[in-house]
Amino acid sequence: MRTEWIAQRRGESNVTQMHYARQGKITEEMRHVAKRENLSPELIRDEVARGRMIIPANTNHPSLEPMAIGIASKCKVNANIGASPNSSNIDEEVDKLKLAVKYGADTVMDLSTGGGNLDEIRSAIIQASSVPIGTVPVYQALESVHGNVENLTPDDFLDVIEKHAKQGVDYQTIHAGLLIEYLPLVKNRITGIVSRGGGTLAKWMLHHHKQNPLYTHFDDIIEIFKKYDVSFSLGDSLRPGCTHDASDEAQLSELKTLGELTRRAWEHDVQVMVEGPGHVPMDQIEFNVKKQMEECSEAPFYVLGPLVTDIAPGYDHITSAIGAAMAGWHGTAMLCYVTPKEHLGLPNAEDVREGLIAYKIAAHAADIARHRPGARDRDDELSEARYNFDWNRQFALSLDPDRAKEYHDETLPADIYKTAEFCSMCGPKFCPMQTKVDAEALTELEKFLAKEEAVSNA
Ligand SMILES: C[C@H]1O[C@@H](n2cnc3c(N)ncnc32)[C@H](O)[C@@H]1O
Ligand SMILES: Cc1ncc(COP(=O)(O)O)c(N)n1
Ligand code: MET
Ligand code: SF4
Ligand SMILES: [Zn+2]
Repeated sequence: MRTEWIAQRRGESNVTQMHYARQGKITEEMRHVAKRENLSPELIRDEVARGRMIIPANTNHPSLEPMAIGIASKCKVNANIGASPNSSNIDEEVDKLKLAVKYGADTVMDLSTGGGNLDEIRSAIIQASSVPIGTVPVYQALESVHGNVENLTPDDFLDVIEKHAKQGVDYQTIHAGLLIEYLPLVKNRITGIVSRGGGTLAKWMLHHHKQNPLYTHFDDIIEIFKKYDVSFSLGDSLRPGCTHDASDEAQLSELKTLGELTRRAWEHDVQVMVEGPGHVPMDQIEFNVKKQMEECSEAPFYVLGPLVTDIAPGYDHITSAIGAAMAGWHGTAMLCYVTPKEHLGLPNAEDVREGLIAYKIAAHAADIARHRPGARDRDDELSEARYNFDWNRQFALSLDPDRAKEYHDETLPADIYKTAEFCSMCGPKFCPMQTKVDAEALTELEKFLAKEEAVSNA
């Protein structure tokens, strides 16, 4: 759909949505987003110009259907996929992508670290995707030297970044906020560094005793991103890996630097969102969201979870969806899903489904709590269908219709039960929703009550 839109921009030195927005232009992408969000194109343009909303849309990703991430638009959900050296391959990953999109992923990150040729996996995912694709270039840099991080030069990192940009990646996690000065701050933590990209750069700095190359070469990255309109997703290398480590000096120091980098990218009209934790107790979530807005001049926040407790491996889609819902309510723009396999292994297709549904729930709950216009329409429609015992309609309106039908079928499989005025929970004689408090019955009752009152007053 974007082929023609992009063709007009060929040869321009800065093709970012922010660049056009700041010139007062409303691009086709902004118009498309305005329709999807039910907002005016002017509002979209103004939010993008201000940096409070991004439209990740690489000019080399023609199959993309543009979407927006920001506080003015609906809360979004990202699904992480990607092969690892011990598990999965290109076909399985393309299947995961399709499943993620089917269950409502707004963006997808390819976090492959092995399991095949990384360029081919990424290319297959981009081609097959209508949603923005994000990557973490440091992973491929590390893979290219077989895990020997010390062999990498700053140019090696830049080469991978440029390759991903050329291939059509819409946003890249750039761990540029992890300064060498911050490394000693992790001393008192239980889980040290849990960011894979951050850990890689930390090893590089500890070996070379030199500043983070993504920080020293940040302006070079800006120049690459301008040419293709790649958005920054500023990585949080010092995000807490457990509730004990949340909101500590290490995390907040890095956040300050992420704010400075945000404004530096904006000077060149390059779009930015900022990544956040991780593992955070419920009472610190609002603080984390507000602090990010303050430090990063309201650039969209993109959090991983956060998990509100650490004791439920196997169920971390739940521990994290609780935090994600709260983060969304307080103004987080995008929620990165966590699957039941978190901390245990590589998620498979079924985990992708479980993780996504948990996060669609969190994001939607946040939209409702934020009183977004029309946010509850689907809930009200489903509730009406439920009250009217229209089971098929109830399934159709649900986030996971297959699951809803499967569960109903488990006890009442015959077709006739799809209009039955009960389910197997209460059974036909105890279903309270059969008690229709309708207008006619109420009028009768009101008449009766009025008469009673008249009698007692007499
Ligand atoms: C930063 C987050 O990224 C997720 N993550 C990292 N690699 C992969 C992958 N190949 N597939 C899915 N999720 C992944 C983990 O959930 C981690 O917590
Ligand atoms: C929300 C989010 N998603 C993905 C990553 C990248 O992972 P890592 O920092 O471990 O390389 C991140 N930092 N934050
Ligand atoms: N579970 C870790 C976190 O909370 C990530 C593990 S894989 C890099 O960020
Ligand atoms: S999820 Fe597994 S590989 Fe990743 S940091 Fe935790 S233990 Fe290491
Ligand atoms: Zn974790």
